[in-house]
Amino acid sequence: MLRTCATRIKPLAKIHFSATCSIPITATTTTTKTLLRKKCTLFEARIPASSRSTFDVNSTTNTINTTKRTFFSTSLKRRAVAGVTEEKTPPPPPPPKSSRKGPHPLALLAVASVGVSFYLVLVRTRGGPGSGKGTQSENLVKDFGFIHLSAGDLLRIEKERPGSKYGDLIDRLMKAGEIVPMEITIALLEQAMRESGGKRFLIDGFPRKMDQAMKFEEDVVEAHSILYFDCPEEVMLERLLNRGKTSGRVDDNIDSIRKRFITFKQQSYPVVEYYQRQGKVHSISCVDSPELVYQKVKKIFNEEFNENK
Ligand SMILES: Nc1ncnc2c1ncn2[C@@H]1O[C@H](COP(=O)(O)OP(=O)(O)OP(=O)(O)O)[C@@H](O)[C@H]1O
Ligand SMILES: O=c1ccn([C@@H]2O[C@H](COP(=O)(O)O)[C@@H](O)[C@H]2O)c(=O)[nH]1
Repeated sequence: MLRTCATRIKPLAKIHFSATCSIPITATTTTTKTLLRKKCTLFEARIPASSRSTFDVNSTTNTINTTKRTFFSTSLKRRAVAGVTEEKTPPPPPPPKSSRKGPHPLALLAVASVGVSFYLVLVRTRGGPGSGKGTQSENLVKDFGFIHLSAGDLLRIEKERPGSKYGDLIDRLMKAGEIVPMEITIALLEQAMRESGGKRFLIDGFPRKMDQAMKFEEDVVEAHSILYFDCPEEVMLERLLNRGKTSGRVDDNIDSIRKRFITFKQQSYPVVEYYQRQGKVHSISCVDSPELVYQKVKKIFNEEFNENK
């Protein structure tokens, strides 16, 4: 049975239910693997021009400055300026939210954009490395019109970007199976979300750590749902070694994979537990074929995103 929960962000201002619009898809990075133009029913809200993030990931003096952003939720107005190297201790997880009967509020929080109307629905996928997050995300993009953003892909592009001051750091941390400082990843995600002009995002492989989860929820948007792909390590290992024959990824080798598994257990799984306490996680076993796994995923999405219920 699906569990649902109330979000703490209240959609405010000029919301038009069941407004039909097409997602304007402008693939600004190659990470948005399969961006398809699709019709979908969404909520709309007018975002003031002032709600623009000042962070520019291409800048050589990156600082995440969230002070100029305007949010709809008063609970999200207390924002600090965070330096890119600053690692704050995440606050303790909030108490579990009570289960809610009835439909999800599909509208969450709008992220930065100038003079553009949009509202955002966010779904995130979690699962161990090689569990099949990317594979299933592509299916969901096709059938549900989500914009797929992979945190790992964004980091790989940033790593290769000429002039990136984070390239070496990202490369080293990826090989070590460790997690890149959240400010870098969140800035990349936020930029990709803004540039896509989209409204519904499937964020793949994120958040990897509690601090990322808290910061992203506070500064960008609260997750609507989490898909957790549950897969035994030996299955993931086999898939990743197989993928490594052709992927060219610096971390698809036995040493990096082992380290990634350790990082996942120690740092990423607590994030899954955090969202489980909020009733937002759909856990899916991924040992079956991609087609069978997708049948399960699709069923969940049909129920979760049936906007008429
Ligand atoms: N259900 C499945 N059965 C068999 N192979 C699969 C299945 N799902 C994905 N694969 C294969 O396993 C490999 C890893 O899948 P995928 O890249 O989707 O995983 P991922 O969770 O996104 O990995 P990562 O977190 O490392 O990016 C790929 O080569 C993919 O083709
Ligand atoms: O939020 C994130 C996501 C990823 N990383 C780093 O990238 C690699 C690969 O990620 P995939 O999702 O498997 O493509 C991961 O092992 C981390 O090193 C990150 O730091 N933060």
